[in-house]
Amino acid sequence: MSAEEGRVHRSGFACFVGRPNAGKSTLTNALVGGKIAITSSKPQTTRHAIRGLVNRDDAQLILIDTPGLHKPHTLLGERLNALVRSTWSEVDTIGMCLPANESVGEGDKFLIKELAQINQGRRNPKPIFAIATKIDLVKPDKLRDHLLAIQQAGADAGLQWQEIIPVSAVADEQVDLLADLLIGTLPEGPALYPEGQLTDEPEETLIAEIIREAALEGVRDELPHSIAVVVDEMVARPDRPKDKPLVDVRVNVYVERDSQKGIIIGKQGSRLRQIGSDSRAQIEKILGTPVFLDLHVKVAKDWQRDPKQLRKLGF
Ligand SMILES: Nc1nc2c(ncn2[C@@H]2O[C@H](COP(=O)(O)OP(=O)(O)OP(=O)(O)O)[C@@H](O)[C@H]2O)c(=O)[nH]1
Repeated sequence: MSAEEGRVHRSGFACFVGRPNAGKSTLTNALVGGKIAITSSKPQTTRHAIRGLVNRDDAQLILIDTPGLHKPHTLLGERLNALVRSTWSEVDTIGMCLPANESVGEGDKFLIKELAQINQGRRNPKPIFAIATKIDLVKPDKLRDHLLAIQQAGADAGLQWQEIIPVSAVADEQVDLLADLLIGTLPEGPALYPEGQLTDEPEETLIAEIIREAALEGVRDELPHSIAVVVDEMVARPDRPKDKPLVDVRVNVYVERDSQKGIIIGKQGSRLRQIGSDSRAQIEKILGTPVFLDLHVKVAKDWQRDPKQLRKLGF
């Protein structure tokens, strides 16, 4: 047997947690090399949005979103919602991001306590890494204090960190090492996604796909192939302050019949609003700015059978 054949392949899910601005998105992007995974086809194993895939010869690491943790009022609320808990229970490994240029605060400690509970009474504890992010921003002695504080906060909460690892996504320090460590905790198994799902597609295609997916949520049986989504235009709103940009994204959602229009729009527009709010966060991640999403539902009669329409809709 060759060395190649004898090598183990690992695959599995990871999520990053941490307070807002802890550097989770930047780290995700650094790990996946700036490429975006199409989120439309979710494997049955997870109900959560895929943020990125790390594809290597020996492994596939799937980074998923942790809904709810972005909002401090959720994080610091009486209890984390069920969705966050179920995310944690589904992933194979967790990384908590603690920015090196800020001290370990009450919010972090609260989160560490919550994380500690995951492993209480578990025979095989889930690996939970502490990731000291943004280390390019601090001097070595400050970093040392930060790492000690992380260690202490873990000990206080009864959480045994798998490792404490300092990284900088911006300076590309130890990002590969982090990938190795995360991957080392994954179970053996084949890639769960075809590599082709990592994409360099134009942003418009990704955005259209995200909205199409959100529009199909819950009505897939009624409207299996009848929805086409076209991004009409994306323009930066003029006269915005430099530090508060806003991009207007105008999108047409095409259905084949009037009756389908009603399904998409929902009672008093409720479904359409839901589609907007479900997809906006992902679109903002792709574009890197806040967006105003302007969704219009239109009927393109029997578009699937009309070559002219199909061309217009990008098929
Ligand atoms: N210098 C430096 N800045 C970083 C690094 N990682 C992230 N940042 C900056 O820190 C800020 C927050 O980073 P994000 O990756 O958006 O943080 P996040 O945890 O995803 O934030 P939320 O989406 O609010 O939860 C951004 O301005 C980043 O540019 C790093 O390694 N070094």
